[in-house]
Amino acid sequence: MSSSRISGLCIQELQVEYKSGQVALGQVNLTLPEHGIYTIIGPSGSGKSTLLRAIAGLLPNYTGELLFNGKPVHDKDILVGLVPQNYGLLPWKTVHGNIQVAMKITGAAGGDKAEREARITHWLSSMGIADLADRYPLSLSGGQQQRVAIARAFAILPQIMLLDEPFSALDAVTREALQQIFLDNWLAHPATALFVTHDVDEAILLGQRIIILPAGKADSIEVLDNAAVFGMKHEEKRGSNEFFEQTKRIRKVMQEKW
Ligand SMILES: Nc1ncnc2c1ncn2[C@@H]1O[C@H](COP(=O)(O)OP(=O)(O)OP(=O)(O)O)[C@@H](O)[C@H]1O
Repeated sequence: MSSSRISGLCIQELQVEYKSGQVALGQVNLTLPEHGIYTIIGPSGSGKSTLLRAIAGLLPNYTGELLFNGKPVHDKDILVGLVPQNYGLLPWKTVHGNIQVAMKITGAAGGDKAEREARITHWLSSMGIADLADRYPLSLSGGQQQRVAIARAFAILPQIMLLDEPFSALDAVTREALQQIFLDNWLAHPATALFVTHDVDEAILLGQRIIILPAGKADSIEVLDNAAVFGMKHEEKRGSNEFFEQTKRIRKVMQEKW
């Protein structure tokens, strides 16, 4: 089948070399069906953030093709929600204002002010931060800013969602609570989500497939099917035999390729 007819996100022969001559991504070929969560792990410097930046349209130079349902990913009809590592919130705007700006820029909710306000209220509530609407980002904790960044990404109702280690700064209990909240929200709006994490457990708890980037740019990428764990109740995943087996598989790949 020609790549232009494959549904979902199709990454073909993607290669990124920064101006410094630094090869950030060897050659990436991935076909990711629409409405899935794909977790990405890899050693530091393996190109995880670079992959998200290329899809988000933040890299001027790359070679290869990025298609979503047959159209170039950077087509103006395709909305991409990004949760960057530093949350990317505008410090001079309130929480409400940050989400409002993102919706205006992307044209989400059209020009309908009532619809926009309803959506902002909905996504702030769903992330458990309705009471923070009038606060400024710098007055919030790291965990609260992460929730705002995720609410903002959902509020534009993107087809593609890119999350770069969104829970990295959190303690274990808050992290687990946010993983559950993220999954619930994703079920309400199942975008095609790429979720970078350093945490092997998190990759298994959240991903339908787990993409493992190698340390060497010439080595191949491993993609593990994780449907068995993904289909379980969230609270039952960690204690399951499938979770344990998946951990072993990932450790093996890490020993071979990291
Ligand atoms: N703006 C840049 N200019 C030059 N080289 C860069 C730039 N950004 C990243 N790199 C290099 O590209 C490679 C991949 O970086 P990237 O940030 O994508 O890795 P990563 O897997 O996300 O790492 P980490 O887990 O540490 O966040 C690294 O060798 C990095 O030094």
